[in-house]
Amino acid sequence: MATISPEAVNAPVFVPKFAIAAAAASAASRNASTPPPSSAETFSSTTSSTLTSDPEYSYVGGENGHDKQQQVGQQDYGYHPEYENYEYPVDQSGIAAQGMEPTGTNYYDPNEMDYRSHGYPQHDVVGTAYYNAAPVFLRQPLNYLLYTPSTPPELVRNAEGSHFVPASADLRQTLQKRSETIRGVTHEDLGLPEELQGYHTLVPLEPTGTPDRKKLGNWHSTVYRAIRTTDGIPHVLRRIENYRMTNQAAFAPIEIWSRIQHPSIVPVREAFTTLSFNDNSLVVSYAYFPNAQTLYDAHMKPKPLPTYQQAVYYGRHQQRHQQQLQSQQQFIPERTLWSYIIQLLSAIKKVHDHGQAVRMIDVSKVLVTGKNRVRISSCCIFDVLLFGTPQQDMAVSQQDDLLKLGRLIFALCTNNVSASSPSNMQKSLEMMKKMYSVDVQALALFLCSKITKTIDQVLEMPVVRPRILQEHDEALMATDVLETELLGELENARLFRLMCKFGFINERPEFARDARWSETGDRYIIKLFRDYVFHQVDEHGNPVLDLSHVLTCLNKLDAGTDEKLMLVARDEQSCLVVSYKDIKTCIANAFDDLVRATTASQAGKEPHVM
Ligand SMILES: Nc1ncnc2c1ncn2[C@@H]1O[C@H](COP(=O)(O)OP(=O)(O)OP(=O)(O)O)[C@@H](O)[C@H]1O
Repeated sequence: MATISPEAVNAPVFVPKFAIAAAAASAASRNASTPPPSSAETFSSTTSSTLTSDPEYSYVGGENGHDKQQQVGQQDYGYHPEYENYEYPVDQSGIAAQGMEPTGTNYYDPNEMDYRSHGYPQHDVVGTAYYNAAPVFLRQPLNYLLYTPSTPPELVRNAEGSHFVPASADLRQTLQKRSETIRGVTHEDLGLPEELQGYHTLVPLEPTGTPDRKKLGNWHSTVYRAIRTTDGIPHVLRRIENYRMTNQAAFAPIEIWSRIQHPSIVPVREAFTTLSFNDNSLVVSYAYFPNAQTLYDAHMKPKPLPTYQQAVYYGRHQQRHQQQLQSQQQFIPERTLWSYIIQLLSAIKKVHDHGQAVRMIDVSKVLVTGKNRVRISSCCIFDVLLFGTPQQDMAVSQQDDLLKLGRLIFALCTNNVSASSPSNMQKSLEMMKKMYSVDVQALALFLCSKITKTIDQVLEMPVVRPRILQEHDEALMATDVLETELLGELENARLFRLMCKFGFINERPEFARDARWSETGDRYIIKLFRDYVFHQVDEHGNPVLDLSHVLTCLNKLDAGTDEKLMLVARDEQSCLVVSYKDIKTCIANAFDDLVRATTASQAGKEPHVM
């Protein structure tokens, strides 16, 4: 084996000039666009402990309150005619936003040109117009192309996508957007509490303070996203304003609902009352699904007119594009509709089997959380609000659930929230006939009929049964597809760990005098291998940035193959012929040394070995 001179080791590291310039430029832009630290990171406690005028109650994980006299007003929430005929706000003022340049817009998908990923995931251009002064969200724009490799479709294992899982590239984009949404914060002062019973960084997910806000029963309610302090996980907090709780036993339904786990029900976490909003508020915490949209927002809300960029993009095809948008929003494909129906039926079955009623099956309370996936949100709110009031029989409430599902099907099929009202029924049926099979109609009519029925009878219907099997098959297909996707990610994790080891080992100045880390020691091989993988130059001395070369080398290294390679010193005066197996051993030994040094300095602590 040739020995290598000290000059070779100390030869300067090659750094291409343009790379320095690019790095400097990107650092500058990073500094410019990095948001300042959130004020919410430093909490000031304005919680219950300092506010003693009114008791604050909370329920977490099965605690039952003590008995007190019930003073909750008597309301009947079984059916709300006023809710039924509610005019959903259709704000066309988004037109005014045309031509605005939304930062971080996904320019690669013209249909996605909206503000959805700015921390207000559910509100697009139209939605932001609700705010008097829309909060500004600072974020670093992501270049989605970097995350979505332009691999030819025939080489991608999940190029087409399945019923529940989008194609690989779309799946990655969707997940990126979700994580971007989770990290979005507002730096504007919205007058929200900085800390709320173990949650911080509150961000409203819907317009607040608008005069024509829709009510939840008799109360105004607002939905926030907030981070739970104990685990850093974002949650949804639904706040019921001006709700005075008189008996902590009203939290009993939370315990029951926290045991109901179903893929089509948004899980309930905990509930508490608070004075932090300067009123008596009830807050119920739920799991958060980033970028979830209500069924109304996803399918029924009129789409905003095209933005200036879209108009330019589509040019003379503008009209056709607009027609496409219109038809997209008007008619849900029958397959998707059945998927929603089966998921909701299954959720209802679970709830009824627990002796409860869902009570909230409405286009504004069912969330679309993924491709063809729906979940019922806001469960158990009414159980808490109604606690202590004379209740209607549970069997009647369960009948109501089925009736509400029937109405929801009518609403989705006709794009009209009051499609099932007696005056609209005939027209709705005619519309339905044009677009959907008789099976959909038969089910919707049965659910809306006065015949007494149970969820089991509905699930036994000949129009429903085969669709359950189909749904089951699609769900299994989805797990297969996701397993394949995960396999690819496992590889990434393996290579990432290897890269970390490299980072830990290479160029450690504190070992510069150690013979084993020097150019004559076996560790020198690692440095040369790093150059071989990352610092190759072509015959003209230009850097070679070949990712497949890097991946091939790292995979061979990780496997420790016997294949040999020639490592050349930087001064090209000497070379070494070694196998990947040798290099792997060197890296393992060097890393073990580092681990030992770490554990020696932190005697008693568990080492984190990779
Ligand atoms: N668990 C959740 N995860 C993510 N987003 C949610 C969750 N629950 C609600 N949201 C979002 O919060 C927003 C407000 O929810 P809400 O239930 O109030 O719907 P809404 O359309 O405003 O209905 P309403 O008109 O009755 O207030 C919606 O855009 C919804 O998508």
